[in-house]
Amino acid sequence: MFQIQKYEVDADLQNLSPASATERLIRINDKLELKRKYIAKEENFEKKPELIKTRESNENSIKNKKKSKISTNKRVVSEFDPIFEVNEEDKGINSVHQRQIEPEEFKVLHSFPTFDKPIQTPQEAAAIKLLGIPDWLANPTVIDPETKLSIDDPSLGLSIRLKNRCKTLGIHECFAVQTAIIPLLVHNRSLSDIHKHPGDICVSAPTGSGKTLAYVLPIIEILSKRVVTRLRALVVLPTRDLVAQVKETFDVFCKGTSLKIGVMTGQQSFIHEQEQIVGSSPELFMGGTSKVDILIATPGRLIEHLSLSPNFTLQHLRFLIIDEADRLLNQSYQDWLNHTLKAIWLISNVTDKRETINFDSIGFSFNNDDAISSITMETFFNFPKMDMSETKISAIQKLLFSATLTHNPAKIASLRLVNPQYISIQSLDKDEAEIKYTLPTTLKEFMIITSSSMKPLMVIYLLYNIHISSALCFTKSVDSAHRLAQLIQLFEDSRLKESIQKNSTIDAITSTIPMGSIIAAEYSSDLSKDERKNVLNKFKRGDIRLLICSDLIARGIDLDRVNTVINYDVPVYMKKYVHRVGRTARAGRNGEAYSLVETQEVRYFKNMLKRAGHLDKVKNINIKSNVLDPMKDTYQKALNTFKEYMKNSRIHITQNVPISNIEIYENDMQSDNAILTNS
Ligand SMILES: Nc1ncnc2c1ncn2[C@@H]1O[C@H](COP(=O)(O)OP(=O)(O)OP(=O)(O)O)[C@@H](O)[C@H]1O
Repeated sequence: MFQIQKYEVDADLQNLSPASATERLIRINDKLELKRKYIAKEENFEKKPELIKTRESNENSIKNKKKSKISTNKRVVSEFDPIFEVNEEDKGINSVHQRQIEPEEFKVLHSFPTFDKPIQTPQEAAAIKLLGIPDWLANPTVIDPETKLSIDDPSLGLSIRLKNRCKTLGIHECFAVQTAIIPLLVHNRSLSDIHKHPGDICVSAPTGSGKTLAYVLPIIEILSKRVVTRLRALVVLPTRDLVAQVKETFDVFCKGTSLKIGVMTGQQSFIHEQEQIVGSSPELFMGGTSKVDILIATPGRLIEHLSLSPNFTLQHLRFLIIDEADRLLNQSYQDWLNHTLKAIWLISNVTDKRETINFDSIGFSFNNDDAISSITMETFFNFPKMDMSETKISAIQKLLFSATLTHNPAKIASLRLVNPQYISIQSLDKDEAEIKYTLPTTLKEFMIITSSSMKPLMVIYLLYNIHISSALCFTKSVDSAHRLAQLIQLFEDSRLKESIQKNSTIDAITSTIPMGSIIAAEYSSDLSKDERKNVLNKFKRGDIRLLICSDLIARGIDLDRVNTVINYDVPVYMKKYVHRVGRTARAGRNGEAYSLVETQEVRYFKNMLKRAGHLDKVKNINIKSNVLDPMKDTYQKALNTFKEYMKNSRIHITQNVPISNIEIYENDMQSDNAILTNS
């Protein structure tokens, strides 16, 4: 045991107020702590105790030198480690006093240890993996994807009207995610019960498993009992296309009710949207106004209306649905989540804003409620505490949906969920790694290892040879989608010409496709809204077989015709892979996905699949060069025409496009050209 030297208090410290003195002492202590660390470090590595001695400490240390049995190391540290405590009863400067401390309390820096590579048991690995993930998220309620329930099953709690509507629209059974979510929402909610929070729900279910109806049906069921139109359900989605798709679903299932649905996407003018959602009254209403019961919005536009539309309010909201949740949480979209939660929080905490009246003389304070408020009764008449006086939690139920729900604790925390539960639709017999991403069981996946120059011909081969009637082909960029669409269409034109000349060598291989049809079209953000709609309609009708797109429609879009997905450029992230291939094999239908993996990408791609426990699901297929031979002449002609086209448009390009982009065009033309030499 040894004693810390008392700190000499300087004169003006004595004149300070207790608060300032305390503050100052804390600062001094902090400085000394820093010094102590520095000294300990010096001592440890260089053994230079003298360097750090002040006059006072030096004297003291000399005095104590003989008495103390402690090592030099510890002594040096101790001299600079005065720990002050402030006496709560007497907050004056006198309260600073000495404290006895054990030498063991001192921490000195040790030299860096050498580590053996740790060998982790599977349990340890699992525990580390779960680090920071809340319990409810680590332990989901797991529902088997094969679970189904008749739409008439009373446990769902759907009304006869809604059941009939479902049957009219061809829905006779509920899919797994619907059997889990519909009863949970319908039975737990009543419109009149505004104070009981039913608990938030996070749902992870594979692509195409019917997540949209899992929230659309119960919301319609609950809200159709409302008397007055108020904004009670808000659905947030990342893109306009998805908003339009979900609006369409609400529209068809709401038929026969008086529920009104609105959208906010920025596709219409701000004033027009305001008029549609809140009306155009210049008067401000306490309760806001709403012309819709259900609002479907993109995050950016929602925030604009929250801050700029006078009568737009979330105070009557009962459901906040965040669809494609991980995408919405990944991108800030003008910090939409914070703004929205703030808007909700303000409503739920109005009770906190009551004025507080203090009666210091009698030692009471209470809120300025009416005379018989619970707080008054508790304070003055010793009534037991009533739940009325407690701060109310907002009764808004948050519902999160995704095929690839995030487990990032920080992102989950940002949602401020209340009593959340996590429902996951996944096969029960899979191990931990595998359940990371559940893909539709009806999906068959393949990879074709090839060179970059062979990829266009591979797509043509797949298109003509495996009877693709309706495929989505994903490229890494809009430019790439544009070029590929042109090249494939030029191939089709050449094939047509050759066929007319009657000496075609490729007829046998391409005979499955009628002559002169539009084979491929581009679908990208370069097209106008009308052009995109037009292309999509043609694709839906079957007039276009191959839709070549960037990731614009990789998520959420439900095109029931898609029987094949081609990853022309493989995705770098597993989530992206899951969403892309999930455009096929939807709602229990069969589907195939082909990934064209360039030789240098194989290792990364396989590792990505392996980490997700998915490698054995993707079969490697080998397309021999001689299979492609009959197509090569026609392809070469298409390629020549394409190069001509590029040359002609070069003047246009050089006027409008930065040099770097032209280089990319040229490089790609070279690699397209290399196909013949390679093969
Ligand atoms: N019970 C059902 N019976 C028949 N078809 C259904 C049923 N539920 C949903 N569907 C259909 O399944 C398709 C996919 O549904 P939905 O778009 O909701 O999937 P999702 O899970 O949201 O997929 P993604 O994660 O890709 O967005 C839709 O065409 C939908 O009409």
